[in-house]
This record gives sequence, C-alpha cells and structure tokens, in this order.
Amino acid sequence: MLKIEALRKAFGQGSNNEKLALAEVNLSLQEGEFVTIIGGNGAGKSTLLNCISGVYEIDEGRITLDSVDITFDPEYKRSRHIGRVFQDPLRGTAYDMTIEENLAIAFAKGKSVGLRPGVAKNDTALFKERLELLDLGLENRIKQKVGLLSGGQRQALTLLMATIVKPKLLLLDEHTAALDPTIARKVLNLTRKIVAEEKLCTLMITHNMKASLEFGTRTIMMHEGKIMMDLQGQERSNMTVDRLIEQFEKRSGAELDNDRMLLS
Ligand SMILES: Nc1ncnc2c1ncn2[C@@H]1O[C@H](COP(=O)(O)OP(=O)(O)OP(=O)(O)O)[C@@H](O)[C@H]1O
Repeated sequence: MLKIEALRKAFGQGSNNEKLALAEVNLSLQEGEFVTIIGGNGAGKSTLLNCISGVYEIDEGRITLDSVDITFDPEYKRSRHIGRVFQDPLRGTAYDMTIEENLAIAFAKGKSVGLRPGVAKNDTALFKERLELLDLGLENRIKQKVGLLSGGQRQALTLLMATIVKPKLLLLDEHTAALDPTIARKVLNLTRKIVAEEKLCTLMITHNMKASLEFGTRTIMMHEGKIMMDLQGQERSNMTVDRLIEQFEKRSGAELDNDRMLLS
C-alpha cells in the first residue's frame, strides 16, 4: 500500500547548518498494517511523516501510495488519500463550527460540494452513529461548537474526521501526547478499533515505548534519519521496554536521549 524508497531529506542544504534529517529511508507497508514509530529527539520521525504527506519536498527517493507515484504531488492532492492527526488538539477542528459541521467538512473530502458542504439528514444519522463509537456522549451534542470540547474530546473527534472517509493511509503524529493519561488511553484504544475495523494502513509516532509495543502490528525505531530497528511478529511480541532500550543503545552506540520516552 505504501512504499518509500531511498528517501533523503536535508534541511539548510549548502549552509553551515545543513542537517540530514532522513538518510536512505526504505519502508513498505501492506494494507491494514499499523506501524508505531519511536526514536530519540531529532531522529527524523516527524520529517518522515511530513515528507509522506507532502509538507516537505524530498531531495531524493520515491514515495508510492496504492501503486501510484505521489513523490511530486502537492500536499493538498495527497490529503485526499492521507488522513492526519497532530499532537495539538486545536489543529484538526474548526472551533467556531459545530461538531456536525466539522464532520460534514471531513465527510465532503474528495467530493465536489461547492462552497459549503451543508449537513444532509442521512449524514447526521451517520455522524451520530460514528460519534457513539467514541463513547464520550458527543452524539448528543452535535449542534454544539467544537470550541466547547475538552482537548481529548477534540482529538477523538479529529481522529473520527480523519477516517470518516476511508483514507489509504493514516498518519498520527504523537496524537495523544498532549492529553491526560486516561483520555490518552481512550483515544489510543479508539485508534486501534478504527484502524482494525477499517483495515487502515497506519503510521503512528509515539514517545511512549510501552504503547509502541502494545498498539499496532509492527514497530520501527528511528535514529539519525534512519530506521535502525524494525520489529514484527514473534520478535515484537517478545520485546519489552527494557530490552528495547538495551537494543537501541547496542545498535546505535548512543544513549537514548528522549526524556519523554524514558519517563513515559
Ligand atoms: N523545518 C526544519 N528546518 C530545519 N531543520 C529541521 C526542520 N524540521 C526538522 N529539522 C531537523 O531535522 C531533524 C529531524 O527532526 P524531526 O522533527 O523529524 O525529529 P523527530 O524524530 O520528530 O524529533 P522529536 O521527537 O524531538 O520531535 C532534527 O535535527 C531537526 O532539528
């Protein structure tokens, strides 16, 4: 479903501050594969997601989604097939529009709807049904403005919006990091449920090593712009957080420097 070949991305090329953020990244994901991504500070995790979604142009390499070469497609074109949720709960929703209107905009993705999508009656029924999945009571508040919701409620809604039209790829960039632990777990469980039900090809960055092994089907660890560990199957099931840190230090020759990862 997703194929990344020899991806290279540097910032500040030719300057004294040149930084190679991604060096020869190769990664292939099958349909329904749910990959968690971990790594130290500045390992290249967000840059990888930004290159896939088209926020950054890449220097070298090729990105193919569902057998279509999207390497040179602009971000807006890729967004028709790629759903994305960021760390900041304020980023994915329009605060002065209602829950229903926000969902209608997401639902209209890829359709030709003119200036304003509007909310059809049947759509409202579907939105309520989807909102019930969240188990946050939002199905009874669809006429309320999103600005009234808590961070966790907004993030759960953003996740629903990113997947209400099935994307070919779902990118989650630490989407639970800003939430308190209870709601973070709820949103993670919901993520797992939606990804499994829709068989979504998913990449999820997390700083929580335990969650990186518990959620998803495969875990990759990045270091200095490269994928230095790719765990799946039995090897992943047998992995513990302590052994993960040990393996990281052994393979990289460095200490893991991501405090958030170590403290979580
Ligand atoms: N827009 C940018 N301009 C210049 N350098 C950048 C830019 N974005 C990222 N970098 C650099 O590229 C490298 C990789 O950064 P990236 O944000 O991808 O790392 P990360 O693994 O997501 O780290 P963290 O967990 O700390 O967010 C870092 O050295 C970073 O400083």
